[in-house]
Amino acid sequence: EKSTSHVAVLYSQCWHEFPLSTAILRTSRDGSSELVSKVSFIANPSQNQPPLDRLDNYAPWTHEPICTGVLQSLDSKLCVYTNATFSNGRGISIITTPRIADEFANLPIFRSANALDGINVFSGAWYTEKLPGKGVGMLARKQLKFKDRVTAYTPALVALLEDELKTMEREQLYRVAVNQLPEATRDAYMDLAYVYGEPKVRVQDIVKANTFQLHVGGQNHLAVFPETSRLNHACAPNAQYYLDPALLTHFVHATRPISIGEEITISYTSPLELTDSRQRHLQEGFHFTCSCPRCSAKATTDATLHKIGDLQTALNDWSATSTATPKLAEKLIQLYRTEGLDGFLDVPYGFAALAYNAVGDTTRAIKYAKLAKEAILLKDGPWTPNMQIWTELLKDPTQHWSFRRRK
Ligand SMILES: C[S@@+](CC[C@H](N)C(=O)[O-])C[C@H]1O[C@@H](n2cnc3c(N)ncnc32)[C@H](O)[C@@H]1O
Repeated sequence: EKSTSHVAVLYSQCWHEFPLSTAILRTSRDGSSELVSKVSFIANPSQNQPPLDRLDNYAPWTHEPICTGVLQSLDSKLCVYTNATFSNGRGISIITTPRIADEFANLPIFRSANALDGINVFSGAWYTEKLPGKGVGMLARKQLKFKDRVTAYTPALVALLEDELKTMEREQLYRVAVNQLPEATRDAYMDLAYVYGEPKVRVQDIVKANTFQLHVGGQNHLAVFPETSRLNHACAPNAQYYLDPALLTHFVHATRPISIGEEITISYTSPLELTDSRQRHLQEGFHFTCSCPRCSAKATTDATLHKIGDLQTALNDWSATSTATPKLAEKLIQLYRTEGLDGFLDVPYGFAALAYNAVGDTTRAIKYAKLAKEAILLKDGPWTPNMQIWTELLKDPTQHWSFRRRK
């Protein structure tokens, strides 16, 4: 699941508690001057430690880690790990357990200067602009074609997903993390969109509106990528994204041609869900009502989704009475295309590869397996296990389980 709306757990627990007694925070209109540096519930980490050179002491972190007490649900404390010099001074702050922090620290991106080549640099593909009813959006600065890179950025803030801290405690911890970032990155973070509008919880509110999930050290982490955050949602998006957990990088590529000045969009929720369900997720996760063409034409969209579902069920039938044919698979591809689901074609391409191989047409099976791989690369990245089945089929289609299965 790639939905960006998985932070609900943070808020369902304690959003309305507002245990303000645990924290006295100054508030201001823009939120940035609320940042606090000393946090009451966090033990003073300097106690009993000799005043040694910080850089050497905490490498690769440039700040002394600041920690909570032990959280029962994690059987560990949570600490803020900041590297302010990361990626030419972009900086990064990670809130996680000491064990997982070691895993982060061992990633090549913290050890070798060229591991992030081509990342965190402007691609020349986009600019941002305020759009009616959508806040800021990202638009194409030049004509883009299928597979063109739009963005590739590392996060400013990464935070282990937990539901044990009280809202204001978490806010304090997150604020330490954001405050320790270099000024430009901190400003870019604090300038991002938010959902609730309560300044006292602004840092988490920004997470709520802008988060993606990153799986590191066996745990889900929330990650906020300031530039990438300007991509608005569409149910027939023209771009697709994936996260690379080794590079901690969020990649976005065009999935069909995009004209100069056209808005670049991704999908915040599965575009294969029925319209009411998509709307509910967008409302719960991001507090907006989608008015994209697919949402506006609910009846037609849902009818097409039912057709897609029926075709996929038929193509998944490998019994002796199966009615699946390559023609059905071609029809499925066509439906995805006309529905604007160009970034999700890996599924129908995959069905087509199997359907052709099942009737012994290895030429077309190979063609569609290659297309499926290319689509998966844009959607799930190079490390995905989903790639494996097409790699296997491509090795020798005649040895694949699907070969002549329906002849
Ligand atoms: C990740 S941010 C996207 C950038 C944001 N528009 C901004 O101004 O920074 C998510 C927020 O953008 C807005 N948004 C995104 N897609 C939208 C859409 N299709 N229609 C209306 N608002 C949208 C919602 O307020 C949502 O909470």
